[in-house]
Amino acid sequence: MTSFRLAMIQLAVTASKADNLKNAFLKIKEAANAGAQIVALPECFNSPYGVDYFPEYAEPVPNGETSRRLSEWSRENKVYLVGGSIPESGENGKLYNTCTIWSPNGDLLGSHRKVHLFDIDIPGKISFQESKVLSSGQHLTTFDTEFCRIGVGICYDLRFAEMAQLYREKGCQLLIYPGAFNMTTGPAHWKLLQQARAIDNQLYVASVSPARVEQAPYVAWGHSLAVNPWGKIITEAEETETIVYADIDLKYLQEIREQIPLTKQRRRDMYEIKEPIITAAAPSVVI
Ligand SMILES: NC(=O)CC(=O)C(=O)O
Repeated sequence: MTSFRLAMIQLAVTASKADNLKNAFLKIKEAANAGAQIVALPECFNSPYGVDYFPEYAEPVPNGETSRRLSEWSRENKVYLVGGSIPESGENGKLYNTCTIWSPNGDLLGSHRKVHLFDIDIPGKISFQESKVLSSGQHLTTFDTEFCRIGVGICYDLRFAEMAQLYREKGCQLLIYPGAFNMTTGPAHWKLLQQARAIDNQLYVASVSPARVEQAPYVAWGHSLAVNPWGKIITEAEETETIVYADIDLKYLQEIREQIPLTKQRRRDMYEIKEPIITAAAPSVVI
């Protein structure tokens, strides 16, 4: 099968876990009825996004309530479900920001703990320190479908080109990032980063944000979108709650890779810094 439909659910997340789960359930059904074979939820879809909330909302994976529901919903709707992310209570009291991935039979295919924690400080704009309460994941995550291999990252992971490049080398044709950029970094970088990852690696990239809720403690940018291997945006949400769909065409991806054969042309022998670096001398001036 060379094409399939991906749904990105831009959920309006509230402080009520029960309401968030109910809303996600309804939206997943709607997406499946619209023909989606893979459905993805946003980062932190069952809890507000913030270090003060993670301990209270955290659940074990895969034995917590949210994991059980995600398993049921993927089975009932016969879809692959990329379960956004939730705060996970892990071993030794550690907390993680974790995405679980479910098969159309309801089986757990993988679980990705955010590898790069969101620790930034932009004076007067935004300061956020996930590492105050979260631990970072220690592995990258891919899963296989009958369509293609898919790589998963969470939000800040999108900024690290090396991770996407490894996924490409592992054979991924689509990368999915549940993510919640904000009102400072969203307008500046959200779209560009996805286009960069897509063009560098000649694959599809999709990122799923929560909807923007102005009164939330962390205001998400929204604008869930998908980019094709040419770097073109093929679908993009506004900021409000919605579902956007992307038809992923693997034949087109193959054409791009043949037309511009980057993998064959890569000069791995040139990408290591070997001392000393020879700097060309400035031309001497003859008076
Ligand atoms: N929230 C994140 O993890 C990342 C983000 O907002 C950004 O990189 O900007």
